[in-house]
Amino acid sequence: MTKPKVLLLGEVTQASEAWSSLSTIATIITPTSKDRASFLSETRSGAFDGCIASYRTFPSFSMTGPLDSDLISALPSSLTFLAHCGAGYDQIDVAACASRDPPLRVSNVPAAVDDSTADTAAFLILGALRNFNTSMLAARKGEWRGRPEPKLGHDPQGKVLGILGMGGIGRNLARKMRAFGMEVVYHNRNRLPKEEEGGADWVSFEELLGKSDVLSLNLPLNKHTRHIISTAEFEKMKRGVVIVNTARGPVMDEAALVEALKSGKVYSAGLDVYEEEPKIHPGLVENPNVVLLPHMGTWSVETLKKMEEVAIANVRSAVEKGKLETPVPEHKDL
Ligand SMILES: O=CC(=O)O
Repeated sequence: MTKPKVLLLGEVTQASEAWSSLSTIATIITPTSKDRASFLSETRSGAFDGCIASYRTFPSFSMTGPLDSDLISALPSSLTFLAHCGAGYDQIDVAACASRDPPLRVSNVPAAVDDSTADTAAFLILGALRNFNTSMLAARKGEWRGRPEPKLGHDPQGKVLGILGMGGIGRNLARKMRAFGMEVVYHNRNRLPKEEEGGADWVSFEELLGKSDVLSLNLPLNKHTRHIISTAEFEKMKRGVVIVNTARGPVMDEAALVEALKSGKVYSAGLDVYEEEPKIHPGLVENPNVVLLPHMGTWSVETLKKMEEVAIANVRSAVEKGKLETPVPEHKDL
């Protein structure tokens, strides 16, 4: 009997056991393309015909570009399941996937990323609050703390951490930062049930902006959240606020952040994500008060392995049962 075909977009590097076991029930098809134009020709030439499910990674974007309606309509109609190996799925137009005939059902990896992304946010909060960036760079250049010495940093104890987006990552971060003595407030469109708040107080969006000493962005990117933080929002914040973003670059207007840093409204920032990755706004690169990471939120052996296992389990379930295990919320009833 011929095995069902699965299209691999990207690489599986950690979950080798789960992947080899999937290979026993499915034939894995790997594209030869390196860019979007050749990927579109490859799929239009019929190279992926018969594939029923696809496993994709965040970095496979460099080969396919966005999974928008052009690309979705070029994929073979046999392909009806897409398992994304990541929590955020803003690279995929899930509405276009749902309205295709037949629909392309999409899954993501929700909880597996919570610890490592929250750890990354915690690192950036401490680094930005304590203003460690200048002296870390100076030490490597043999300049001790740097000349002139950096401004004294601030302790987290007794400061208000405002979390915008209290999903799994936000709740995990709240728990960790309370151990550093921070008081936590959050804003979410819907207030969480008391038992899930973990002692954090729900506040309105305006109150969150006005109350936070540190504001952490932990919300997904979609058309409602693009540039949710821009000039008008910075104006409502306390002078000297610290901004941390481990969600997606475009939830914040980067040019507005650069201005707010220059004016001193924002004391420092800790960033893992950028509006035009892999480019980083020059105004952020040259500002010594900004701690920069190049999208390392889930960059750990343990987390990547867990993420890959969940995405592989979705492909397996698609092949064996004709359904995904962790569909994205928009596709729950598809
Ligand atoms: O950025 C990482 C993810 O969305 O999983």
